[in-house]
Amino acid sequence: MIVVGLTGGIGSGKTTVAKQFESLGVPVYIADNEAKKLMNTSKVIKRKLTELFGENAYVNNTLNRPYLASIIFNDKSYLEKMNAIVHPRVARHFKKWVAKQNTVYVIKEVAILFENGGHKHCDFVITVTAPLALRIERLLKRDDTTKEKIKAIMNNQLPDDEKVKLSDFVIENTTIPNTIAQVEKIHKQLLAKDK
Ligand SMILES: CC(C)(COP(=O)(O)OP(=O)(O)OC[C@H]1O[C@@H](n2cnc3c(N)ncnc32)[C@H](O)[C@@H]1O)[C@@H](O)C(=O)NCCC(=O)NCCS
Ligand SMILES: Nc1ncnc2c1ncn2[C@@H]1O[C@H](COP(=O)(O)OP(=O)(O)OP(=O)(O)O)[C@@H](O)[C@H]1O
Repeated sequence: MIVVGLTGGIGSGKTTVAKQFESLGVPVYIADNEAKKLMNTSKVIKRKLTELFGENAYVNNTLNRPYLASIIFNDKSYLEKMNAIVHPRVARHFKKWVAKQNTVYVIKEVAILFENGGHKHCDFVITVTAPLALRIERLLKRDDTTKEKIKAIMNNQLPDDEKVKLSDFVIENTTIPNTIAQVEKIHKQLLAKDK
């Protein structure tokens, strides 16, 4: 099974692109969704996050996202500790998921890939890019957030030009029809790599 990592900075359009691959029949694993599910269900993760962040990590048994975000996006050492708890468990969950798929390739959408060496576990990597100002504009429209919060997150992510250098494919997410055309082209190339 060919594993294709799909990454990009915050607001680049990863999820939008992932849905386009899905509509072509490609199984898509959204690592962030699975990570959040595991953070709310795995007893080990809950215990470890509570040890790390204190009792406020969960409210009514649900992950206290604003609280965690306010810590980890302002202190890299906490971000790294949280990732060390969550990411290996997501990786194990992904392995089991892949084993159940039956297509030429699968897409793994993951916000943090090169930053933690995750690209080494992918056969190919696609990076989604968009101009910074456009990403910020799209995020301000989508989320109840601020430019400052977005920039704090961006500061923890590898810059686009670094990601592009390390990628096999790049999708410039400008207009939707243009993006769909790029997805269809890459899809054909990936199907041709059937091994
Ligand atoms: C820290 C949490 C609770 C903050 O939640 P919140 O709703 O405020 O933010 P949201 O999930 O929308 O994330 C905002 C952006 O931060 C970036 N981001 C998320 N998690 C991480 C991370 N572990 N490391 C670096 N950047 C991250 C992504 O670009 C994302 O789009 C949440 O991001 C989380 O649970 N993260 C852990 C899961 C994870 O590691 N996901 C990323 C890859 S699997
Ligand atoms: N080509 C496009 N044209 C217009 N709007 C777009 C386009 N691509 C994405 N968007 C919008 O921009 C926002 C961000 O896109 P999306 O959620 O796919 O990004 P993401 O990279 O998955 O974000 P995050 O890093 O926060 O998970 C969404 O509201 C989406 O609908």
